[in-house]
Amino acid sequence: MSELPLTEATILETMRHSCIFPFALPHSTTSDTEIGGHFVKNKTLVVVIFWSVSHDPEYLTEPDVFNPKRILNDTCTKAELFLPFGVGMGRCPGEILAKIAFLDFSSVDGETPIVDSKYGLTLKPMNFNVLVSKRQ
Ligand code: HEM
Repeated sequence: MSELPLTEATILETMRHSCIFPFALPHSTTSDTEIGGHFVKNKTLVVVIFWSVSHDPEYLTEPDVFNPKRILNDTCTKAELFLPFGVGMGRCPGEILAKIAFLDFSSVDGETPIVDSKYGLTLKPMNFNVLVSKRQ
């Protein structure tokens, strides 16, 4: 077994590469508002496309390349492009629980995890082996 301890930051970066939910649950505005300089009427359906936000070539160099150090190297400014748990009042209430999950994941010697996904309502990982152990 090769040692590949996944810190919270690398777990988050892995999700940035292949977010589980490519888009948020549908939300609605509760008043006339402005988003990114665009006027949005009250009671408008709003859906954030996480995949697009986290793969924007305008802000990220080689957005499709798996680079676990991307966020770590850049004083977290790119973390704003990374919204696996959603954003605002409707964001995931399980975020803290998910981040403190009591499991460690390690790669298997000689195997490279496949970081592509099958597309659907959620992004499903391709089949590959991974070692899971209880966190010490
Ligand atoms: C890696 C783990 C997880 C990821 C990536 C994740 C991601 C998300 C995302 C993207 C949403 C939609 C947010 C939005 O529409 O803006 C969501 C909603 C939600 N998540 Fe999670 N989640 C995770 C784990 C969990 C866990 C562990 C729980 C509960 C223990 C949980 C409970 C919920 C609930 C109840 C909602 C619906 C919230 C609402 O609509 O008010 N999630 N999650």
